[in-house]
Parts: sequence; C-alpha cells; structure tokens
Amino acid sequence: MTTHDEGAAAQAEVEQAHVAAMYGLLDERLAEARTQLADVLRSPSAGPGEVFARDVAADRLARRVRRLEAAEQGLVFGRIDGAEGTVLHIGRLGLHVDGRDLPLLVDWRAEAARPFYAATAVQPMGLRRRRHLRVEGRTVRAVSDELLDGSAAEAGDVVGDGPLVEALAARRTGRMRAVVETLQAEQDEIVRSPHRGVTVVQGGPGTGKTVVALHRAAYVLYAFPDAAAGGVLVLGPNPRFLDYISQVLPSLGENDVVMSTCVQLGGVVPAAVASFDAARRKGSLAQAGALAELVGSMQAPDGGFAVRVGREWVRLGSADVAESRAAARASGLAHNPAREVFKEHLVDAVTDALERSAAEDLERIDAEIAASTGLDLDALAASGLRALGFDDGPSADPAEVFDAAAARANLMGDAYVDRAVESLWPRLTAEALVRTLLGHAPGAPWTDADVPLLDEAAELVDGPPERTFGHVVVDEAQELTAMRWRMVLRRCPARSMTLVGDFAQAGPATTAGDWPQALGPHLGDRFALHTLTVGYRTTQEILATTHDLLARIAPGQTPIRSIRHGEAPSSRTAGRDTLAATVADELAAQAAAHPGELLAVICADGRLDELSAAGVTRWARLVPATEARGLEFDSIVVVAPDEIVAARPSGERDLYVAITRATTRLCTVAY
Ligand SMILES: Nc1ncnc2c1ncn2[C@@H]1O[C@H](COP(=O)(O)OP(=O)(O)OP(=O)(O)O)[C@@H](O)[C@H]1O
Repeated sequence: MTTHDEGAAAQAEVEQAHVAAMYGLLDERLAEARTQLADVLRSPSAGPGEVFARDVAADRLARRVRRLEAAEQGLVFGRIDGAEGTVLHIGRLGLHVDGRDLPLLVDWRAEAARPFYAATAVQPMGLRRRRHLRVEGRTVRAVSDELLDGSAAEAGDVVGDGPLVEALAARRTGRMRAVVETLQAEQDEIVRSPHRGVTVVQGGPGTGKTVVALHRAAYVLYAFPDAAAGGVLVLGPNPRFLDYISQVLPSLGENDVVMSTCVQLGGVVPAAVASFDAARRKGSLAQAGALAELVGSMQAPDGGFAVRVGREWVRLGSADVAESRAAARASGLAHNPAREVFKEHLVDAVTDALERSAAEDLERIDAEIAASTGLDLDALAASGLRALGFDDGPSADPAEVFDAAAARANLMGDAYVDRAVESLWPRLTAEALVRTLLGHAPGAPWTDADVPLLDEAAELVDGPPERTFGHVVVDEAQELTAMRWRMVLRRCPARSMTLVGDFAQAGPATTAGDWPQALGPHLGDRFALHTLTVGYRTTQEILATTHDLLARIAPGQTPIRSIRHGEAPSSRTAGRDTLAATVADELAAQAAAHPGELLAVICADGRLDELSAAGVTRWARLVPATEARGLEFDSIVVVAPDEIVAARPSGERDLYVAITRATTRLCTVAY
C-alpha cells in the first residue's frame, strides 16, 4: 500500500506523460501555423482581389498563431473520468489527433467539458472523478481529485485540498487572472448559458461577476459564431479597471475583444468631469426626448415657402411643405441624410407648380393667338419658357414643351433652391445640437456627462454608429445612466449582451435602484436575471462589518456568504494632522509583517495629494474611493471613512465598495 504522498507523486507522473504529449502536439500545431502564415505572407498576389484574399488568410492564421501561443500558459488543467472509464482532459483549447476518436484535449468551452464544472456528488453527470492538475510551465506539480459517484478512493485517487482554496490563497498581483480552472457551478451555468439575448448577473462584491462576464465573452466567441463575427466589446467603468482586467481574455487566447469605457466609446475626449447634479440631469432619459424634439423643431416648421426660379418666384403652400417633411421623416433616415429626401419632394412640388404655371401660360398665349393671328406659336411658347429660366427649344406639341425631368434636374442643382432647403431643413452637427440644447457657448469644454448626449445627437443627425458589435459585455453596469444605456444599446443591434453589476455599489449618477428600473425603459422585461450568492474575495469577517451599511444602502439585498475567513478588521485613530503619518506607519508595519502582499490605500479624492506627499505609494497603491469599483487587493487601509461618505451623494455606497476590496485584511484609519 502506498502513502498518500507517494500516490500523489505517481499520479503526477502519469499526468506528466499526458501533458508532455499535449505540449508536443501544441508545438507541432504552432510550427504548422507559423509556416502557413509565412507562406501566405510570401505568396505573390496580383490584383486587389488576390491581395484581399491573402490578407484575410493571413489574418486568420495570425489569430491562430496568437491563440496557440496564449495556450502555452496553463494549456491543460483538468481531467474527467467517466464511470465507465472514458478519460477527457480539459484545457484552454481543443487538440485532436487524426485517427483517434477522443480528443487529446477538450476546450473548456466545449459541451463535453461541461461536467468538469457542473458535476456534483448529488448530480455526478456520469462522472466518477474530477481531477485538477497544477502545472507550472510544462511540469505537473500536483493533482487533486474529487470523487463524485460515491465510490471509495482507490490507489490512483488523490483526494485533498480543493484547487479553489489554492487559487484563492494566491497573492494578488494587481491584475485579474482567468479562473477557468476553478469556475464554480453557479458561475459556469451563466458562462455557458445558451441564452442569446441579454443576460444580467447581479451579486454582492466579490461573487465573481467580473469573472463570469469575461469568461462569458470567451464562451460567446467560441459558441456563437455570428456574435463572434460581429465582434465583442467589453465595457468597464474607467481605464484603471480596464487595466486590471486586461490580461484575462488574452490569457484565454482571445485577443479580438475591444475594451473600452463608455466615454471612450463616444470618440469625444471630455475636458472635465460633470458635477453630480449635472451628471444625473444629463443622464436622464428625458434628454433623449428633448434632443429628438429639438431636431424635429428644425425640420421644416409649419408654413409656406417661396423660391426664386429664374426671374420668377414659385410659392408653395404649407400643405406641400408638410408633405415633403412627412416623406423625409417616413424615410427613417437621420436628419442630415433625410434632408436629401426632403429636398427631392420639395423639388417635385416646385416642378409641379412650374408645370402648372407653364400650362397656364400656354393657355393664355393660345388665347392671345386666337385674338391676333399671324404670330409664331412655337416661338411664343419657347420665349414663355425662357422667361421662366428654361432653355428648352420650341416643340411641335405644346403639351411637351415643359420637360419636367429637365426642370427637376435643374432645380436639384440650383443654388437658390439649396438655400431655401437649408433654411427649412438645415444641415446639423451633433455638437451644435447639444450646445443648443444646453444653451452652451460655442467652444465651451465638454464634460463626461455630455458624451452620451453627443452620441445621441450624432445618431439623430447622421445615423447609427458605424462600428457595432455582435456581443457586448458591461461590467459595473449599475454605473450606467439611461443616456449611457442608449449609447451602449446603439452599438449592439442584435441585443446580445452580458450585463453584470450590483446596485448597492452604484455611484452618484445612478438613479435606478434595480435592473427592471435600469433596463425597463430600453429592453422591457427582455432579459434573463441571475444572482450569484457566494463571495470569493472578501472574508466573512470583513463582510460582517458591512451588514448595517448594506441594510441602509440596499435594504432588500441579502448579504452574501463568503468562503473566505481571516482576521477581524482593525482600526486606528489619528489626530487630524497626523492622519497621513498614521497611514504611513500602518503600511510600514503591514509591509514588514506580510511581505509580498498587495496593499492599497483608499481615500476620498480630497486626501490624495496629502497621502501621496506622505509617501504612502512606497508601500501601497493609492486609490481614490471614486475609482475603486471592481478592484481587488490583499490588504486595504481605508482612510477617514466619514470623508468618503461626505464626499459624494453616493458616499455610503462608495464606502461599501472601498471596504469590500480586500481579500485578507482591512484597517480603518480615522480621526
Ligand atoms: N471560481 C473562481 N475561482 C477562483 N477565483 C474566483 C472564482 N470566482 C471569483 N474568484 C475570485 O474572486 C475575486 C472576485 O471576483 P470578481 O472581481 O469577479 O467579483 P465581482 O463580483 O465582480 O466583484 P465586485 O462587485 O467587487 O466588482 C477575484 O479575485 C476572482 O478571481
């Protein structure tokens, strides 16, 4: 009989042979792909068609190379053994060998990999055993098994600490990492949900909403080819957060994801941050109505219109103008492109008026000829037309004297007509429209809250954005105002989205208190809501200190249960003048006692300069409470909580966010 350690070492050796074979195949595939790429790039191509085809092929191969390269880290991390003896290894991508029935490695997103995440002892899904492999570089360091079918452990089973425990015990690095090895069943269910529409994930801090959102993006790219072809967009609240999550998708082999903040999406760089009041006001849905109304008011207001044609004036009644306006609006085009439709209808009406007047002239001339004979009728008709500005030569048939098509063509290019159209249906710019709405002087700086207004105006004026996406992921989605939601939805015509957030963590511009309030105006009830309940970041001890706060800021919300436990939070009191020094002292002590931990100081924006001057960045990241959403550190020092609460209308929620950033230790320094 072997000891546990000997058994574990033997099993690691068994797995090493498999893992070596997989890396061997990965190397082969990578070499093939690189050779193919080099061949394609070298191949001569004649003509634009061939160049295009070559570029497409090169792009596809370059992606394949990148995907294979990204799989080097953590290529394989799991294995499932069926009750009847089948074995599947699970990893970052699929590897198949010709002539072999079972794949050497199954992509974690494939249906065959589902039991690895979803099987439990209650529902083993045909599995006897789930195995996690800890691989460093290309070397198997350890294996750990869970037996799922109730059978007793045998010689080849290594039952020990779960890999989740190991993953959670790891030090924070300041960058989020993929957790594809340890995705939990309630998370996995959302990640691989077949729902193509809007999936919403709510849950307290640290329940893995970001984890789910990013792994969902990777799953969508794998499982929904149409959405993948349209591109995937991931939206986060600020650049600091985007930097924090930036490595997750590349490490899953997905490099073709666009990451952005809402503001960056608008293409306008704001020069200032709006006040809370302005942010709320400008974020409200009423602004969309106001902008639409403003544009409408600039589209041929009621009344008639006169245009000079040659030496004549042609007058149109308000009914003709209204008909042209209705036709332009019915085109469904935005204001500027619809202007052309308006102009065409107006020119038709002017042409009709000219035709009527030409016919009347001819009748009058006929009458005059009848009165005094001997005059040349054709010459008379032609001179009548010339008087109206037309060059048409004489015609034998008076009914054909007026060439409507030529008159219309002339009018379309006529500067007077253009001027008249401009006064009725002026060409607009988004900037000018928003400035008019806000009563801004030209050149006044834009704020972040103006960006969604400009985006809305751009759609009204020029039409939908050129760049749209097949799937959009929104993290910290509770931060979006109604106008921002419109901006996001505009870029996802297929309405295939993953939205994650927590209204207990909402900032000052948010007016909605829950998902139906936030999404109802845009999507009705067309979204599937999931709730995560288990915390993986913040210890139960730290969470316990937030219960009263949570009851105030989100009265209906059930506190989450954390699987982490640790020290009780500590607190220090300082004098008003010694606050920064006390923080520095605390950090120095923590850094000495827990070397290698990632520390952060979170404070009100107004304290940043003082703390920075006190040198806290020697030991810790200095993070304003307004930018702490979504981030995570081993240990947190929260400075002057009262100041964080007082700084913004969402102060208590900001404090809740700050307190829930730590995985291990929380210290509060107050005065
Ligand atoms: N299945 C898992 N395996 C390993 N680690 C996990 C798992 N789920 C979540 N975590 C870890 O828990 C921490 C919190 O996850 P995440 O940031 O996704 O939570 P969140 O719900 O988005 O938090 P917040 O509301 O604060 O933004 C991260 O370190 C993440 O890696």
